[in-house]
Amino acid sequence: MSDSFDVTKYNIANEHTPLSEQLTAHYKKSYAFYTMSTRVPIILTTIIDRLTREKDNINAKYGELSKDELKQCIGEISKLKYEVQTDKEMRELPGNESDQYEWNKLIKDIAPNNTYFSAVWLYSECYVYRRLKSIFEETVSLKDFDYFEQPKEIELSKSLPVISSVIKSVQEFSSVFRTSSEIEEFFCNLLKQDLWGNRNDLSITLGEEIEANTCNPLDKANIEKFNSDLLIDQTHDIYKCLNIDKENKIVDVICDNSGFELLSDLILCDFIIHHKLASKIRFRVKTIPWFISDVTSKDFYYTLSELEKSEDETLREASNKWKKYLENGQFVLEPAHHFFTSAYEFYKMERIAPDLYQSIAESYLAIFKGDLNYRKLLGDINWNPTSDFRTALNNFQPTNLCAMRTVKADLICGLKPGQYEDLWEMDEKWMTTGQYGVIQFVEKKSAA
Ligand SMILES: O=P(O)(O)OC[C@H]1O[C@](O)(CO)[C@@H](O)[C@@H]1O
Repeated sequence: MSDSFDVTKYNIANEHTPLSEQLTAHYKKSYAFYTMSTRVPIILTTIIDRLTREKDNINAKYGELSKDELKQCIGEISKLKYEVQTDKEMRELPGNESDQYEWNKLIKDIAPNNTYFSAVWLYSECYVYRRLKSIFEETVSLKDFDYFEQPKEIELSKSLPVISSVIKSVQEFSSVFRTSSEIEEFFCNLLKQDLWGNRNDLSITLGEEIEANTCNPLDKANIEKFNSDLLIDQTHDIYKCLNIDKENKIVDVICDNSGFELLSDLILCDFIIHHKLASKIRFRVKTIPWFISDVTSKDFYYTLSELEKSEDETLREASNKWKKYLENGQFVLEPAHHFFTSAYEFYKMERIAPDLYQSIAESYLAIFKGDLNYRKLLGDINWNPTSDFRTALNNFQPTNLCAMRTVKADLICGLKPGQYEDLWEMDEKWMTTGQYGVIQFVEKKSAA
């Protein structure tokens, strides 16, 4: 935990988050406290360092005006870091972007708990990323600059060799006739491979490069190794959900990270289309740079163009195929919606973003990827770990829904009695390393 943060001055309780409460950095023994006191300041410092190091390249690309504006931005990021470290109130966002009203309303509505350590962790952590963007929005030359572009691009290029071998495994499987049970088994393994892709998250490494994967997660030995880290496995329920005779099934993927994880999503979705488990996949990405490595529309297209340029024929072919899917509507990159870069829990989607809720309700299955989406699904509440997933969703059920998340934050639901206690005994860091994962599913209840 941070030594520099003065816990007595900021009224921090030396406790764990109580059961059933929303997570907040007010509790010193929580990951929220560690994040706001240590991880966020480190992430902000890393951005400052990178921008300082890269200033000549940035100025060359964004023009003369960007020289002063970049300096200003660096100064503003330092101020933000100071405000976090001294538990200030979250400031209202300036300017007139379309999501500002909701953000500023939230900051007012939660007062007096609108400081970085008193607010719900979901709100304060999301706010930091939204505020970062607003610093660049205030400039003329750097409005569209993605300050996380460089680490995302490095992560992508490092993931390509393994991705190529995963694609080859899938091609080999799909090249001959397969029985329904073989398809089911392979589909479940691909879901798991996609889950483990969620370990590749630059916000958990604090923006530092991720060690490249060298093993194909579909190899038998690796599957077995991963299975022992999978705490909740509802992959077969997901297959059963999709494997029904129904016209025009749409699957929505609420994406998380770029690079390895996005490529794993694309491979899974390709399999779904190929084996006619759905007729359309819609990808939902972020409007702004988010939690370092989250996918934006630009990252999505950049990924395809990098595959296309590759010397590896497998990657080039995959890119061509996925581009054709995009042309013929089997893959759709949905216009990014601001709700995904708001701070709101998902149970508020129907009220705050009814258009998005209705749109997801048109799909047959919505796949929510990653830890942050999981926190939003659970309302960032420290649920009793044996509470069931449906209860934790708090009536958020636009459609059949699944969550795939490696565990990086101290909340969970759906465990068996005793499982939580056993995990603590085995590994006191199990909730924050991303080693463990869950794949949870809940079927939409038909109206009575
Ligand atoms: O990319 P993911 O899986 O959403 O993970 C990012 C999340 O993990 C954390 O590192 C811990 O929850 C957060 O800071 C953030 O919520």
